[in-house]
Amino acid sequence: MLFRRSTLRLASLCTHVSTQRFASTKTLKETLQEVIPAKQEQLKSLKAKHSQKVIGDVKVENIIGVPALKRLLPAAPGGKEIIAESMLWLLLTGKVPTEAETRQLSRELAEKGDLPTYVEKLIDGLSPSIHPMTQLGIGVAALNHDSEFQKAYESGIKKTEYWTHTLEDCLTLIARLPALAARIYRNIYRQGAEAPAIDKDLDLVGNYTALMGYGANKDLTEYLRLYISIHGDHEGGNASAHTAHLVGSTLADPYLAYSAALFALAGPLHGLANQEVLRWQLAMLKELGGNITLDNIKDYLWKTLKSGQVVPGYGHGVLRKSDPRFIALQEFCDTRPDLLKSATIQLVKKTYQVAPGVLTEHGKTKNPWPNVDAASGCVLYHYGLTEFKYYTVIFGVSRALGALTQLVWARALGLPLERPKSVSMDTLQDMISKGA
Ligand SMILES: CC(=O)SCCNC(=O)CCNC(=O)[C@H](O)C(C)(C)COP(=O)(O)OP(=O)(O)OC[C@H]1O[C@@H](n2cnc3c(N)ncnc32)[C@H](O)[C@@H]1OP(=O)(O)O
Ligand SMILES: O=C([O-])CC(=O)C(=O)O
Repeated sequence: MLFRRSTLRLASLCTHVSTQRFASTKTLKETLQEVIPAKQEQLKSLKAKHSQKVIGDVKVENIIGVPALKRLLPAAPGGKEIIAESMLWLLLTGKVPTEAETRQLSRELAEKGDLPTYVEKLIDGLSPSIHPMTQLGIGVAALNHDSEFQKAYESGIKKTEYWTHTLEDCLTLIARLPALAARIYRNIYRQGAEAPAIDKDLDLVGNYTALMGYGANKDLTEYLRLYISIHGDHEGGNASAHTAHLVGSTLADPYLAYSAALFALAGPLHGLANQEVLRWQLAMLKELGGNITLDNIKDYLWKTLKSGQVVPGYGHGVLRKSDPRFIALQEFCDTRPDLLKSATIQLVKKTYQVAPGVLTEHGKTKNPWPNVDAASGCVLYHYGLTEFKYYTVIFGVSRALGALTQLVWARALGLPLERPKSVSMDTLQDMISKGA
C-alpha cells in the first residue's frame, strides 16, 4: 500500500509540474476540487486493471529534485528560497502555484494562525524541562478541540465529503504551528517573552521567525524558508508521515494523527538526529579543541562507532547516496562567506570528507552518505539559534506539509484502515518448513 501510495504521488508531481505560471487566483480548495475527481478515477482504474503489475524501481534521479523545485516555486517577496506555501500547494495539488496563489495562501494561513487561548494556557502550564518536541505533540493533540472533521463526522457526513473537512483542519493546523512552536521556544528559552502579532502580509516562515524573536535576522529567515520547505516531505514511508497515515487511517482527526507523527519524529533515528548531530559535533569540538584535522575527525568517528553508537546524520532507510537536501543546505552555505567561517559548518564539511570512508570500512550501514540532519542544525547554530534541543520542533513545523497532504489524499481516495498481518515466529518457522 505504501509503495502504491508514494508512487501515485510521484506520478502526480511529475505529470503536473510544468513551467506554466499563468496568473490563476484560484484558492487551494478550488484547485483540489478540480484535481481530486480525476485522481479518484485513476486509482479505481489502476486497481481494476493493473493491481498485480510490477512497475519497477523508482530511483532518486526519477523524482523531481530540490534544484528544479528551487527554480519553479515562488519565493517570498524579496527572497530567493522556496517557501512553505508554494511547497504545500505543489504537494497537495501537483501543480506549481502562481505568485498570486502563493500570496493568497500565505494570507489565508496568517489569518488562521492565532492560537486559541486554551492551548496557550496549556502550553504555558508545562514545565520548561519537558522536551520541546513533547510540548509540540501535546499542543497539536489539544488543538483537536476545534476539529472540523470530528464535528462533521459526528453530524453524519458521507465518505465523499471527508476530504474537505480534513483539508480545513490541515490548513488550520499548518497555520497554527508557527504560533505554537514559537510559544514553546519563548517559554523554554526566553522566559515567556511577549510575541508580536501575526503579520497578515508575511509568509508562514516569516511569521514563525518573527514570533520566535528572530524577525530582524533576514538570513536566518531565508534559511528557515529553505529548511522548512525541503524537510516537508520524503515519500510516504518515513516514520513520521507513515505514523500520520496509520493513525489517520482510523479516521482520527488530523490533529491527533499529526500529534502521533511528531512523536515518531522525536526519535533519534529519525528527526531527533538533527539535535543529536549538534550534540555530537559540540562534544567533538570540545574534545579536539583547536586541533580539527581530518585524521582527528576519523579517530573521533571510530571512537563513536566502537562505543556502539551510530554516527548521527549518516545513513538512511532508503537513500543510497548523499541526501539531495544535505546538498541543498551545503549550497546555501557555499554562497555565504560568513557561514563558511563558522566552526560548526566547517566541521560538517570536514566530516563529510572522511565519514563515508570510515562508515564503509566499518561495513555495517547500507548507506555511508550523509542525510539531511547532518547539515541542518549547524546553520541555525551559527545564526544564534543555539538551543539544539529545539531543532526537531522546526522539523515538526515542516513535516506537517507532507504528512497532512497525505492525509487529505488518503481521505479523497478513500484509503482503508491500515492493518498489516502479524504472525508469531513459530508460525513463520512452520510456514518456512512447509515451503509456503
Ligand atoms: C530525516 C531522517 O530521518 S534521516 C535519518 C536520521 N537518522 C540518523 O542520522 C541516525 C543515524 N543513522 C541510522 O541510525 C540509520 O542509518 C537509519 C536509522 C537512518 C537507517 O537505518 P537502517 O535502514 O536500518 O540502515 P541500514 O540497513 O544501513 O543498517 C544496517 C546496520 O548499519 C548500522 N548503521 C546504519 N547507519 C549507521 C550510522 N550512521 N552509524 C553507525 N551504524 C549505522 C545500523 O545500526 C545497522 O546495524 P545492526 O546491523 O547492528 O542493526
Ligand atoms: O525517508 C526517511 O525514512 C527519513 C527521511 O529522510 C525523512 O523523513 O525526511
